This record gives sequence, C-alpha cells and structure tokens, in this order.
Amino acid sequence: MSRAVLSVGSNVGDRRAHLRSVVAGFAGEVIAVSPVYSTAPWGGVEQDDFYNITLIAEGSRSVRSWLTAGAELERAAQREREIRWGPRTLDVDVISVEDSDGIVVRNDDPTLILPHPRADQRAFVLVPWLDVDPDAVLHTSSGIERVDALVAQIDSAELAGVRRLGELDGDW
Ligand SMILES: Nc1ncnc2c1ncn2[C@@H]1O[C@H](COP(=O)(O)OP(=O)(O)OP(=O)(O)O)[C@@H](O)[C@H]1O
Ligand SMILES: Nc1nc2c(c(=O)[nH]1)N=C(CO)CN2
Repeated sequence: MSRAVLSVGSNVGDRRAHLRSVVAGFAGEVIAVSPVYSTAPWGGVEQDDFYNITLIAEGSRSVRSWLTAGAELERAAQREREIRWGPRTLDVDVISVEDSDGIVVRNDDPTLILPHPRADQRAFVLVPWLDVDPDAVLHTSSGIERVDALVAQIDSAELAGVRRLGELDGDW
C-alpha cells in the first residue's frame, strides 16, 4: 500500500481529455482531484499554456508503479519526448509518495527521484496541491516545508500565470 501525490499536465491536443485519462487510469485509487488550472509554461520553452491538476491516490502498489502506470498513460496519449520541458500531450510526474507506514519515500535513482526535485519551484504543482490538501508538506533538500509557505515564496508573476478554471468534470 502506498499513497502518491501526482502532478498531471497537458498542453497539446484535447488537454482536458488528457487529464481525464489519468483520473480514469487510476480509477478506484484516486482520493482527491484538484480543480484544473491554466498555467503559463514553466521552464523557459515558448509554448502554449498547460492545463494542470494535482491528484492524490492510494493503492496497493509498489512505489515505482506510480511512475510506470503514469508512463503507460503518457504512451496511450501518444506522448512524444522531444524537447526537455517542451510541449506534450500528457505528463504524469510523481511528486511525493508515502509508504504503508506513512513514511515519505526518498529515492535518488535518476529514473525515479523522490520527492520530485523541482516540485518546490513549480506553482503549477503546488497551487492545485493545496486545493486537495491545505496542510500539505514537501520534503525538500532544505527540510520539510509547508506547501503554502513554498507558494508564498514563488514569484508573483509566475503565480499570476496560474489561473483556476474549474473542476475537471465541471461545466466550463
Ligand atoms: N519523480 C519523478 N516523476 C516522474 N518522472 C521522474 C521522476 N524522477 C525521475 N523521473 C524520470 O524523469 C524522466 C523524464 O521525465 P519527463 O520527460 O516527464 O521529464 P519532464 O517532465 O520533462 O521534466 P521534469 O523531470 O523536470 O518534470 C522519466 O523517464 C523518469 O524516469
Ligand atoms: N505550466 C507548466 N509548465 C510545465 C509543465 C507543466 O505541466 N505545466 N511541465 C513541464 C514538464 O515537466 C514543463 N513545464
């Protein structure tokens, strides 16, 4: 049994359908799904805005299978790996995982770094995460940080690019 925080993004094709495919892919395991945010691209590559959600899921899975199941959903969305931080139909990032004892898993294998090493800088991950867990904490290289405190440190221009659109299944 493990519990994962997943960040899901899309900026190519039917963005909302791509996000929905992840909620459907983890059916029976999803505990909470944030509203959808329109987010300006992070990382310096000029491209269309993303739609992003953060979701929490729990299941009798190994830690690694959150990554492999996410990669399988990316393949189903015909994701192509071209430019780092560039456009994609679907991206599923594993932000943080707790094991069956509620202990946050740390991993430094480059194929699965946990907690995700860049999550603390990403408003598109942190802002929706707070919607589903207002007391969320992230284990970073500087220690255990409250997610609301991390958001407060993010540049206001970046935060302005993160705009709530509504619930994934809502009428918008
Ligand atoms: N916590 C993690 N979540 C998702 N992928 C990870 C993680 N840690 C390491 N990886 C590895 O990163 C590789 C590249 O992933 P991907 O192409 O989605 O990166 P990215 O989303 O462009 O950038 P970033 O890693 O900064 O989010 C994956 O093949 C995966 O093995
Ligand atoms: N706004 C936003 N920017 C990104 C995103 C994303 O999901 N949303 N994903 C990236 C690849 O990890 C790079 N940049």
